[in-house]
Amino acid sequence: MPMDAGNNGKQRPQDKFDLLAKEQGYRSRAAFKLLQLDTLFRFLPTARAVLDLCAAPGGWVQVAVSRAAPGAFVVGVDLAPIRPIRGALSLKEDITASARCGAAVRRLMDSRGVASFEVVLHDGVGRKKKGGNRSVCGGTSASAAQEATATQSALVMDAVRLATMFLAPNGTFITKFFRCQDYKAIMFCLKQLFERVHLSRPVASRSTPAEIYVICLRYKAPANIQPELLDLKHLHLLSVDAEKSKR
Ligand SMILES: C[S@@+](CC[C@H](N)C(=O)[O-])C[C@H]1O[C@@H](n2cnc3c(N)ncnc32)[C@H](O)[C@@H]1O
Repeated sequence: MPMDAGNNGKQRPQDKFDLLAKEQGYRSRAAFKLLQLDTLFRFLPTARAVLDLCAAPGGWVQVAVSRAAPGAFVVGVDLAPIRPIRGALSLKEDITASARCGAAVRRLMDSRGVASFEVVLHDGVGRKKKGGNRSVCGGTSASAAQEATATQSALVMDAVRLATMFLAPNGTFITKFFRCQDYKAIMFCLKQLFERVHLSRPVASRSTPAEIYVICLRYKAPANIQPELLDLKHLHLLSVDAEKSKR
């Protein structure tokens, strides 16, 4: 069976989506996840501007260019350089440095006269720290798994922070997520910011790790967002309080 390098650099067997991606010219099998999500929720066809956070090698950017409104402004951001894709722009930035990354995105928007994005996508996988345990994709021990999910949750919150900076009212935010101890806290945050929040697991998702996608529809665009709402520590407390008050 042919093998591919996974996110943690380990060889993993190729499956039908790897082969389909090669056949159809997509840079990653992940492209099929976005195609499936968009087929279910139809957020791309009306989008005039799409921001893809953690976009390399660019499979989701390719899908965004092909499915969004003709001539849409599509921007991919990643720590790694993204080879040019016709119809899209890219930025080499770290989304955890939200002020710097946000300023770079804003400069690009200003240069094209774009005020906001109708869709913000996030398919990031937290990278392991130097000398640390393995990433979320390869963690085996309990402490490795805990460290990996903490990194992943923090990355999701960085993506949410950037989404709140740029999303248009009624916009859509999609993020990858791994079920973990932060699940309720992050869902609490998303439910405050969006009218509808759905979970989906595209068939192109691998079974390990147990990834899931959160589809957040109709951004409420609040005029002020309390910093606590974007802070995981506070979110844990807020979500516990909200559950207590429901009882
Ligand atoms: C699963 S890949 C994304 C695949 C992409 N959706 C596609 O279709 O090709 C995850 C990406 O997250 C990126 N990433 C992880 N941490 C990041 C960070 N702090 N800032 C920007 N990109 C990051 C990695 O470099 C990697 O390219």
